[in-house]
Amino acid sequence: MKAAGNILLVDDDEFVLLSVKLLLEPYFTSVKTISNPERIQALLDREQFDVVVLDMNFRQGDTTGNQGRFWLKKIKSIAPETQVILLTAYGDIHVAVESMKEGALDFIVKPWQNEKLLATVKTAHLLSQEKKKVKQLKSQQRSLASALDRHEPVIGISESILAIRKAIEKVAPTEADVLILGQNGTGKEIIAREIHRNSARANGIFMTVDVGSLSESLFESEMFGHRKGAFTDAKEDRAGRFEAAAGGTLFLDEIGNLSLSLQAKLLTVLQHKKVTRLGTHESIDLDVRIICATNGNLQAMVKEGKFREDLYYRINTVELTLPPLQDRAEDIPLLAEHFLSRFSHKYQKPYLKFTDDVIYTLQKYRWPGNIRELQHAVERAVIMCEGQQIESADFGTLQKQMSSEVTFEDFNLEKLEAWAIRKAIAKHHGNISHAADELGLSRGALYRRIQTYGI
Ligand SMILES: Nc1ncnc2c1ncn2[C@@H]1O[C@H](COP(=O)(O)OP(=O)(O)OP(=O)(O)O)[C@@H](O)[C@H]1O
Repeated sequence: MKAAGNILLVDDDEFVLLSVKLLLEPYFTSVKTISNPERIQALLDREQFDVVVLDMNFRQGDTTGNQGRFWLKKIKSIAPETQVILLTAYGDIHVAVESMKEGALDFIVKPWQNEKLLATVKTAHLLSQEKKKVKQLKSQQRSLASALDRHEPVIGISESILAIRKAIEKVAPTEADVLILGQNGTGKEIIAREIHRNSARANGIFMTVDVGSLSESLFESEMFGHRKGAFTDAKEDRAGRFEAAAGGTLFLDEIGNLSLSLQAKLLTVLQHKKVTRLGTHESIDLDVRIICATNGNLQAMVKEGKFREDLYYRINTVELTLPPLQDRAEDIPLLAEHFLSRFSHKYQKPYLKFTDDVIYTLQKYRWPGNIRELQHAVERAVIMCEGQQIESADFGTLQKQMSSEVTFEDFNLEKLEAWAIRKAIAKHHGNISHAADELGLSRGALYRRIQTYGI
């Protein structure tokens, strides 16, 4: 069967053209010939060739090979993926060898042996197909990366967010590894994405791995990849995350949950900038930017011997800390409006607005789940709300907590007591005896207070 391939033969000798054409035609779907190299440009502009077999000397008596080199450069500049094989006279071999440095794949000495010429063209054709496939995969990867990249703006006007934005501007264009610290839901991932988007790797993939949730046994195969048969379940060769994110950014979330032995493995990879798939000995160069995040206190963990100091210093070239939402209450109105606009659109209630007191109530609440909790609260309110406006009551049970929430400026003793009772009951999962013990009260005294405060 003929291979789908477009081959071009360029030689001023019609006899050469005819014999090579007859040799190749049974194997390739298209073999074209031209005797005048001046037509190369027009042809390459019109169609793609997998392989060009190019004579080195066109003018009678010219044996310098310079013409061949000239046309080789031309072809490579118009169509870099096209493979060029040079047809050369015996005396030009040194010129042909030089030409390979300029991009020719191989050369064939005239008079040629048919099998050798055929084998060389077949190899060149395969190579060209592979290059085309790689090019196609790369462009697929680029479009996948942009399709997967949910561009969410970083909302906020608080000083801390402005400072983070400034830091992103400085750090994004560099290759520096970044460590992002902050409680759950403070926006660590959104900040990591923003760094990626503003970096030279923006066209590459942004890949998140929750390393904290990977078991010891899974970590290596997931991160480093494996060869078929490396372990029982390895049914086929597989690239690890480090390889899959090549050209892009790898976001390692929950790095503080990594066991000490996995920390050591990660450190080795980061230090040597190489990974080796399980079951192989070949190491692959790392081409990813690493951004790590954790809600833990890594410095304290280092002191306690729970996190390797060398790894800590390896990943924190630049350290960004996201404050809890309650410390940037001035961002709450903007964030709430942002989520309202998103969810009112999603649930087809575009007319929805907050009543004035809602924002005030939202700003008073403590938001232990930070921005993620605020986002869910607004989504729930949009779903539950029946009128044209979202009121505090639409926040359901949350509203009760919001209005009784203690802020740092709030030293009202009754509120503090009610708050402590709620906390103690929650801590002991509703067990009143244990909560009473913790509070230093009798069960009866606790029940009376529960009634008084309507808990
Ligand atoms: N500044 C911000 N502007 C707009 N949306 C934000 C902002 N920060 C966070 N969010 C949104 O809040 C949610 C939680 O953010 P994100 O997942 O980045 O937090 P995280 O700190 O990585 O959380 P976790 O530690 O639980 O993984 C996301 O839906 C994100 O889009």
